[in-house]
Amino acid sequence: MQMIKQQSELAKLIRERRSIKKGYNNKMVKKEIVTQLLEDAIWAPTHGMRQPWRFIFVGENQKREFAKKIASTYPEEKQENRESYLNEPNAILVVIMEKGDNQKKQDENFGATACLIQNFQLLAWEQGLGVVWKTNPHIYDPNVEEILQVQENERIVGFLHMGYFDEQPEKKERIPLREKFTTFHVE
Ligand SMILES: Cc1cc2nc3c(=O)[nH]c(=O)nc-3n(C[C@H](O)[C@H](O)[C@H](O)COP(=O)(O)O)c2cc1C
Repeated sequence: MQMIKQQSELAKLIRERRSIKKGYNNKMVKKEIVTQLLEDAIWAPTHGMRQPWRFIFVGENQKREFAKKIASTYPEEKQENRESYLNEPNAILVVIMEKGDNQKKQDENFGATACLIQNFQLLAWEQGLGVVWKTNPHIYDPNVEEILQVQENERIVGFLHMGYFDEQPEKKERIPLREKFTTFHVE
């Protein structure tokens, strides 16, 4: 049987990447770094070469205004909390996808965009940039779609909160593969 001899750099990167949800430091997440990472991330698989994604970058200088606008779509008693939450990361990347006009295309487009996001997360981790894929209720809110000029045939797949960090979170163990893996047997 052919076995993988040693853990590759890629396998190590996949295992060691963590979602960075808090503890961002003040180092600026530059647009140029994000676009450089995306130049590689867009080599994700994409059915029909549809490449259904597009991005809106919210940098340190736009963040406060952005947070205020998105928070304003929440009921008044939640707005302050949501505004400060959206100000925690140093930058945010809004990932938008084309929906596709049937279920198959919708699934493929979401799948391709998810592959792209994982590429991005891994590449960012390699550079010491923390990312977390956020799917808070606001990404489904028509008012947020309007603010961000998301078109009828598009949806927001996530807000990627980004920032540099000093401490890594603990890893969360995965369910052992043997509990998830079977071999098909013909009776
Ligand atoms: C589709 C998707 C949506 C997610 N949404 C959120 C979210 O809204 N809030 C959050 O804190 N983490 C979110 N995460 C990150 C997960 O919580 C995280 O990946 C998980 O806890 C495992 O941690 P790790 O990424 O550090 O291995 C999301 C991850 C995925 C794949």
